[in-house]
Amino acid sequence: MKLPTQKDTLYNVVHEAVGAFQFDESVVAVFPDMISRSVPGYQTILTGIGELTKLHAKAHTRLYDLGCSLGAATLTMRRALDAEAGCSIIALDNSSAMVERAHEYLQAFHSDVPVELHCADMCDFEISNASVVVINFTLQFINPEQRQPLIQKIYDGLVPGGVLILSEKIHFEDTTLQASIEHMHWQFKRANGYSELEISQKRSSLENVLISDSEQTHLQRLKTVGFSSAGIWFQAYNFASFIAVK
Ligand SMILES: Nc1ncnc2c1ncn2[C@@H]1O[C@H](C[S@+](CC[C@H]([NH3+])C(=O)[O-])CC(=O)[O-])[C@@H](O)[C@H]1O
Ligand SMILES: O=C(O)C(=O)Cc1ccccc1
Repeated sequence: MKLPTQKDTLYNVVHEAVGAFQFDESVVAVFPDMISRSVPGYQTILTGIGELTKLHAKAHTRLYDLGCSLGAATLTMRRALDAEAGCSIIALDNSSAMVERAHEYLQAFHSDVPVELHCADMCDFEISNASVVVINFTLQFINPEQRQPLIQKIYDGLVPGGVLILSEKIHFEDTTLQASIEHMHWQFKRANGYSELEISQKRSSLENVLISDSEQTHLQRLKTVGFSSAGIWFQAYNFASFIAVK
């Protein structure tokens, strides 16, 4: 089965007033191209999620992919799991357009590991008996006030020794360092073929939609909810992936 993927040209024409970024049908159609050309380290993080799954998944537990989009992290986790271990994966996203397309992606490859796919808000979803929880670039879209209760709920739903893998766009609290790292990200986008117009319009559309935290805020929050160990296992410019162990 050939899955259609298109080049991201959404911000290539001048928009009189750039609207707030939404995960609608137009984004779904270009999503694999958009995320791989916009997020440095995205593929390496997916590979790492597979390795960390092999290391931390426990028999007869659940693995969660919260904010799964088209299910890229679910696919890597599913490949990493031994079907005999009695694990299941629960993937969810609150964009119905994403979930519809994710169904097609997941069905395109065979596996004996059960996967449940839900259209749901991760803030309202029950998490229990979890050994691995992945939030790959989605906490940044959650209302900042809901972030700590959500991370607390995940901690409570993990089995002892279970892990949270949390990837995020982060910012430096120091404005000089922030300007340098932002420059590196924009250079990455230019090198991947995005024009100044595309970079600037996408930036406007993400304002007040993607609200990043600093590394310190993430680590403090993980510590506050109870994780015994937490740190960054991968970083490319202002995109980092944390691992936290219960
Ligand atoms: N409250 C919410 N509940 C559930 N989903 C949500 C919520 N808010 C936003 N989303 C969903 O979070 C996803 C974020 S993309 C994740 C990439 C994926 N993880 C990947 O590994 O390819 C990252 C990005 O585009 O930068 C979108 O599909 C939203 O619909
Ligand atoms: O494109 C950006 O500037 C980003 O920060 C990453 C991103 C990737 C895909 C959707 C929204 C944000």
